[in-house]
Amino acid sequence: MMMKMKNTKKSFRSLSETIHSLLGFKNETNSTWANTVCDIIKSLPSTADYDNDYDDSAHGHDHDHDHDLDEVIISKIHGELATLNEEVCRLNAQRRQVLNEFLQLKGNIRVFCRIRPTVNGEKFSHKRPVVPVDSSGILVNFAENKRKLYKFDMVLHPGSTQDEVFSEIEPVIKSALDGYNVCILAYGQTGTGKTFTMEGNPDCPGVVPRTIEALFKQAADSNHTYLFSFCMLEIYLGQLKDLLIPHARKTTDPMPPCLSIQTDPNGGIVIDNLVAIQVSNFNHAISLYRLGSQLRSTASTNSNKVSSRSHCMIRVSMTCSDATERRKITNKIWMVDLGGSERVLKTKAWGRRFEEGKAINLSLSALGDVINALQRKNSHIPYRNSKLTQVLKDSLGEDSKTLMLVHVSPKEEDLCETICSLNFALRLRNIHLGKTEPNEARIMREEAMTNLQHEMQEIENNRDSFMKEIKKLNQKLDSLTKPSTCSNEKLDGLLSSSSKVPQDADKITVTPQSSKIPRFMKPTICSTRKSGTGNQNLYKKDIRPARRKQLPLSRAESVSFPLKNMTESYSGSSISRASCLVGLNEIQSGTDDDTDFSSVNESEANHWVSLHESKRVLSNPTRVKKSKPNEHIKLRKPADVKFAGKESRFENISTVPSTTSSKSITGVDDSSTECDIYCRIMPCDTIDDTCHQNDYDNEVDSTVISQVSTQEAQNLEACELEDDLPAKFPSMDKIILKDLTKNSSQKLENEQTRGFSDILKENILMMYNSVLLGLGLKSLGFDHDFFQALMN
Ligand SMILES: Nc1ncnc2c1ncn2[C@@H]1O[C@H](COP(=O)(O)OP(=O)(O)OP(=O)(O)O)[C@@H](O)[C@H]1O
Repeated sequence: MMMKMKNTKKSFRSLSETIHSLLGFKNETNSTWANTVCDIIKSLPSTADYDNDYDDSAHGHDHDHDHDLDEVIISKIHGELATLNEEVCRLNAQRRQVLNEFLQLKGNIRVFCRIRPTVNGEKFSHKRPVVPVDSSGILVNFAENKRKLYKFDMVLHPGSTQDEVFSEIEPVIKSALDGYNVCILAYGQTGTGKTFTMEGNPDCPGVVPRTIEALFKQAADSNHTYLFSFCMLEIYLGQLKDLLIPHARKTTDPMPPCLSIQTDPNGGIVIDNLVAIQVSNFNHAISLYRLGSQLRSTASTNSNKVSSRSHCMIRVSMTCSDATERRKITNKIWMVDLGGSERVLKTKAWGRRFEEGKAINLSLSALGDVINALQRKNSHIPYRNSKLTQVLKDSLGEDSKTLMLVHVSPKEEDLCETICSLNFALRLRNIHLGKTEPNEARIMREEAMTNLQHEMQEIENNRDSFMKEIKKLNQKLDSLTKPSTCSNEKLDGLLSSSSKVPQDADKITVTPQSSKIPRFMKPTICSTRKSGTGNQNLYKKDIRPARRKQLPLSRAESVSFPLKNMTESYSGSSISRASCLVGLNEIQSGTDDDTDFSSVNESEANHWVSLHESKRVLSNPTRVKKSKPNEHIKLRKPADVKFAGKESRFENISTVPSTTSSKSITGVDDSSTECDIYCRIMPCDTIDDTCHQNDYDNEVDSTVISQVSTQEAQNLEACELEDDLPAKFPSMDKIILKDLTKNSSQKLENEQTRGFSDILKENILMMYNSVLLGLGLKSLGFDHDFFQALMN
């Protein structure tokens, strides 16, 4: 029986291994072959049955057999996974092709029209100026018996929901994940609902939050790894402004770096100095979006209480290096809430409002020219006519998808602007699938589109079932490998329990492995006190807390140098005031990496913005990590970092192994950087006022410590403090008080035997010594660490 089992096991193993090895040739073969191999693997005896048979017969005989059997099963699962993954990749490529065909039929530049509903008790005349006739037509009543039909890719009637709007946008988001650049623009007269469409409100989220959510969801559902980064800017009066950096409010505030548009060698657009923060989940991205939205330039106008006075541009970039079928490794999706087109005469704007309106109108006109030239396939596209078109240059062209959502007002008094907007939209659309398209051709196109949609659905269903199978197999694989992990954990637990962890381990920020470094590199008592990295166990009783002001619990995360001339792309690890905002919630909530940022309310955010502004802290505050006592940390020379001409003082700069970087709040897993630099940053203002004083204080501390660290320390341990002394000398150190206690008790003994002059002399001498001690002159003898280090 045992022999039979062994033979079965052997053949089972060899069969599985042979098939697995054959999978190596799969690249040269077609999918039918892969399916056949997959089927053979599936038809192998069930591992569960085999387990049972084997358990019954061999239980208690040979433990090695268990191990061998596991290996066989694992190898079989690996084989299946490889085949399934190949299949998913093939289906992804197929889906991408079909989607692209579908979008090309629909049009790479599509124009939708959304009619705003009546809001806030607006009154209308009986006759409606704009009436949607069907899903793609809109009828405009100019006057009695004078009307015109406008045709678009889609007309969203006043009752349309945000869901309906987004369902039309979703295919384009899939395209973005396939590697195409995408641009979604909201255009229209002021007050027609552009911001409502793009941003929405908590009850009806708009295109931006839905798109971000869909991107993360679809990326998670795919079998690839995506890296997302988020940035937000506005074009105000023709200038680019980073919305993730608070604007300078006072003249003393540092000016944010100037943003400039550059073209990379591949023709891609790069915005120098733009803060791009890598985001690991929806909440993270949405918290940045909210913060950026608060910094938008808005004002109250005749037409809209909260009118956007700029073009607000949100960009999500995605990088996926493990999907060969993608169009580009890194691509982006722009979501633009354009400033409202307005007739300056009607809005009666003057001064700044007038300038803003003029700048908006000029850039909108330039955008219209560019899209029109693209549609006509002109040889010259006038991108350079405005900053808006320069920024969008690589997202509006041939190889990208553009969606323009034109908004119109339902009010009769706005008819003039409505006609202007509709004509603008028509100009963009006409050339592409203009009025001239014959009916038959349109019907054929629509049929082809429906077929492609069905095909895509089928492919997606197949892919989903493969993905489910992959998930199941991965779970199975986990369960097979888990026992060994558990035993490792147990072992780790045993090992760690054997090395005694100090009780106050959580107070130790950094524990250098001093035994492994040369003596001259060892920190002196003074320096360890300053950096707070000293062995606090040793001096815990004797050292009072540093008199330094309570520093903000902030650590600059993933600081990359130099700060100047940093480029926007992949600057997830850049330090900026904006990045302060990223982590601020963490401090507040004290939660872990995937903090729910949605919980940040406006006042909190404002508070933090103002807090950081007032302190000029250029850091990315995160929840301060409690270092493990055995964490290996190299000490680095403290560095000063300059930002916009102001110095920030970094102290306690240390490096931690790069593994920790993957858990950073920004979701940055920058494998190219060796390690993250964790710094505690002194606010500039605080440095000016208090820093030198604090340094002096610490000098005094350390001299006292170095004095008492030898024999006196023992004496002091034994010496009892007088109860009232701390009360009498609250500003004095415990150690000095101990010293005084000791001296005063001796004095009491001797006072009766000595004369007045002796006591006076002794007191003067003591005061003199105290001054020397206070100035730090007395204790720096040759046995001081500093000289020892020099001599070594
Ligand atoms: N589809 C809609 N459903 C409900 N309310 C809407 C809709 N569209 C717009 N509104 C409301 O109309 C008002 C003006 O909208 P919004 O501020 O979005 O206009 P806008 O085009 O962005 O204006 P501006 O160009 O001046 O910034 C807001 O109060 C908004 O809530």
